[in-house]
Amino acid sequence: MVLPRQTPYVTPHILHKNYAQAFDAPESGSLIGKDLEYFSQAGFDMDKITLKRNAPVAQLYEDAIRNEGAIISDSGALINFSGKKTGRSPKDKRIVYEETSKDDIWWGSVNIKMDEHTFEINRERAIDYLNTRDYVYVFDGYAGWDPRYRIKVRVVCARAYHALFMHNMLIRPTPEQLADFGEPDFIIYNAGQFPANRFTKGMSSTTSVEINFKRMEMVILGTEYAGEMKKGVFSVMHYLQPVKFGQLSLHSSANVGIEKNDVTLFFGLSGTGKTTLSADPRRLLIGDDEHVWSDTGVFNIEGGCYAKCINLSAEKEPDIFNAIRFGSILENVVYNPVTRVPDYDDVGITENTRCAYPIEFIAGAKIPCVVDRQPSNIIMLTCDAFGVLPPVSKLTPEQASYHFLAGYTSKTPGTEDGVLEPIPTFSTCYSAPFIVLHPGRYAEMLAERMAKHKVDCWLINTGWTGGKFGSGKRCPLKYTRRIVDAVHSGELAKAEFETFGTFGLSIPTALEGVPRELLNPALAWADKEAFGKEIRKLAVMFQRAFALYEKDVEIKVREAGPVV
Ligand SMILES: Nc1ncnc2c1ncn2[C@@H]1O[C@H](COP(=O)(O)OP(=O)(O)OP(=O)(O)O)[C@@H](O)[C@H]1O
Ligand SMILES: O=C([O-])CC(=O)C(=O)O
Ligand SMILES: [Ca+2]
Ligand SMILES: [Mn+2]
Repeated sequence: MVLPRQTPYVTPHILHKNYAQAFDAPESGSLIGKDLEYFSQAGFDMDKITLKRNAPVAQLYEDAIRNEGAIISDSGALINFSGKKTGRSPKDKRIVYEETSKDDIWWGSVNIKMDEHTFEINRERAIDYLNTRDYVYVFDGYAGWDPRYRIKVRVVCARAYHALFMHNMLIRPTPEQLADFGEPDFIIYNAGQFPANRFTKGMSSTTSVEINFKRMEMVILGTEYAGEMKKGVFSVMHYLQPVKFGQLSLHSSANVGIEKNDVTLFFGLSGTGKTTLSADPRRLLIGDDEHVWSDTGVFNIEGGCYAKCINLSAEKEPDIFNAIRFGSILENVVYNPVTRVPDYDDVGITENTRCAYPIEFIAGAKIPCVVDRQPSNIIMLTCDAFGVLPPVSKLTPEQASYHFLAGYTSKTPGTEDGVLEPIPTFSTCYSAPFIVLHPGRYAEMLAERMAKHKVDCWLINTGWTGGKFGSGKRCPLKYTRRIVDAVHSGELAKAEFETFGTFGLSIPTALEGVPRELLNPALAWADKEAFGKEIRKLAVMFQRAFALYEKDVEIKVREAGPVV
């Protein structure tokens, strides 16, 4: 019996059947010709699986709800869960050791070697798993808004949630671009629901995240955390941009002033404030996490944002709050089952709750996300859990190089597996987990560009003040925003400065709207002795961390660090 599509009165059973028909309607973007051939060649069993390529958002919602237990929030976002892993797994990340890239890669604890054969085994395992699914999702899109330096990325995955995530995070092609997409430059096979085999050579667990620069492929096994895909794309760009295009990739957000058209880059490791501070009503957002500083300006690598949701409120972060609507993905956020209202204060699943949305969901987005203008300001964000670094200081070019290489911050809980309280870390170039080349190569390009374009550089501590983690408190967002505004208005550049000891930083003596004692941590701490002890402790940590780069830098950069 064929039921009419819209029967007004149906029993639940018939309704269900009707639903199934709707879900199985002909897919948009089905594959033909060359693209289909590609999948057969890659080992996909085209008789068994149905590929859904660049499926509409509504269809991905339907599939995620029907098959993956997703639900819709009161504002229309899709609430999904990533399972056991709710943050990245840097210890399980591998880079394939092969002749085309081996001399460029900075091998070590970040880029751990995997041999080509093991990669093939894991790749096959991922494809075999995908072949057991009824539906396999494909998303074809771009990374990089500048057409000269962009790459074509293909994501192949088993969860509608992952396909929608990458739909939001990559640059979405127009129907015409999709029609003649051609061969992708980089492919991600995400079989995250299926574990890696722990007995495969070099595996440290059932999770494996691996990149092969010769094949230009990434394989994911044993983790469903969507951020792995996003940072896989970044790792590839962190390799290709400097090596193939001669451009500088950065773990940074970027925005541009509405009035003065001035561009700012915000560098910072996870949780330091790139997304929060780049969403600014007086400025257009270029992007919140991954950029390239090119010969002609700045462009975003991504087509979306991935904001932290912990303690999110409409009052403090209105732009982000309002971006959470139909099409956005809320990840691992606890919700009220009756009202479907997300509870952003609940850390029951993880601290690292996130929302992924297309960048156009931010009211003031600069689209296309590219500016043909050089940056005026660089803001290096750090979240100092010792509470000894000043909330703002102006850096000399040497200090800028020093702090970029040192990359000090505190890892905040959640974004990486197993981090439960802030821990000090030196994450070189503010992007150690995704760094591919020797840090000196990025640092050199940065120093060159900063000098050439006379960029001002600021170190902003969004972390603790008045005491360390536990006794002090995190710098109130309103003060950090006031400081960022003062950078942009030019007010800070004209301020009177004093030298902040041990670190030799120039700090403003006053800034309207920010308490005087907050500007200078030596004043903010009630216990002066404890302050002295903590600042020396941190300085020694800097010195130890920087020893790694000492021989690669000029003396004046080495001397720009703290003196104990
Ligand atoms: N003074 C402050 N400045 C910036 N952020 C603050 C401040 N105080 C608290 N926060 C909170 O810290 C978090 C900053 O996270 P944000 O998403 O901006 O990090 P990010 O640098 O974009 O990291 P990632 O690379 O992981 O996306 C937010 O949850 C924000 O609300
Ligand atoms: O990669 C992630 O999961 C989120 C992020 O932006 C980062 O950690 O820098
Ligand atoms: Ca972010
Ligand atoms: Mn990031």
